[in-house]
Amino acid sequence: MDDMYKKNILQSDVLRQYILETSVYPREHEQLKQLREVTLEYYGATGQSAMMVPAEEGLFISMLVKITNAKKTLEVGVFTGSSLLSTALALPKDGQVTAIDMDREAYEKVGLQFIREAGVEHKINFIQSDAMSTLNEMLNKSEEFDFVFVDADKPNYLKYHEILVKLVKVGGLIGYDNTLWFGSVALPDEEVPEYMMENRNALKELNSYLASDARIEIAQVPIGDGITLCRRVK
Ligand SMILES: C[S@@+](CC[C@H](N)C(=O)[O-])C[C@H]1O[C@@H](n2cnc3c(N)ncnc32)[C@H](O)[C@@H]1O
Repeated sequence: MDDMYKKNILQSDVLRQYILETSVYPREHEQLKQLREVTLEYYGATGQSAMMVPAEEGLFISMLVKITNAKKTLEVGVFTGSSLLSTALALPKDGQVTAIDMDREAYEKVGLQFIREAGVEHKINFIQSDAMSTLNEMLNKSEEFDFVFVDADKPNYLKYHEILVKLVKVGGLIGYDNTLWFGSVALPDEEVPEYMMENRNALKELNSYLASDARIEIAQVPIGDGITLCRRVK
């Protein structure tokens, strides 16, 4: 894999390995582990497997869902379903996660079997569509969510935010994934490879905007590739 796409902003690979082996792998749900391994088998060669949230972030998402007592959650960007299964496992029996992805193939080919084995398929409402149109429909229907996780097309995050900040309830959380874009947000332009520039610039713009948005409180959490938590306050 291209070194620039390592989802580890810790400066030491040894330290990350320590975290994984000590605190993450022993606590990772069996089906999540399998989903991650099969995703690597199917999508490792093309580098697409790097799209799934890393194991430590999966546990973090589960923890967020539980400590916020979330019952109704939304996910934008599913791929094979790593973050989705982390969410579904953490939801209460009568909880529901609505998941949006324009492509269902990776989810059906890899994720669904493990989601079924884990016994949480009934908690998932998968909508295959372009995110913007579905989010706008949800806004028209005045839907409300306790927790939202966004991990899709980075150049649209800012537009999604304008909708999501209205869809999440006051006191609810939105998590934007990859807000450090492999560390490139902090690099001078001339050190950022051209192929990373569009997403990196979009995320820099998002980060500045979120820091100035009075409707939310924020916490930039440097786990995985960075997740920015936004708690709606008004
Ligand atoms: C980074 S992957 C999601 C990874 C996933 N969260 C996981 O843990 O494995 C991004 C996903 O967003 C989807 N996506 C990209 N643009 C989209 C759009 N405009 N509308 C809906 N889905 C989109 C892609 O099809 C892809 O599956």
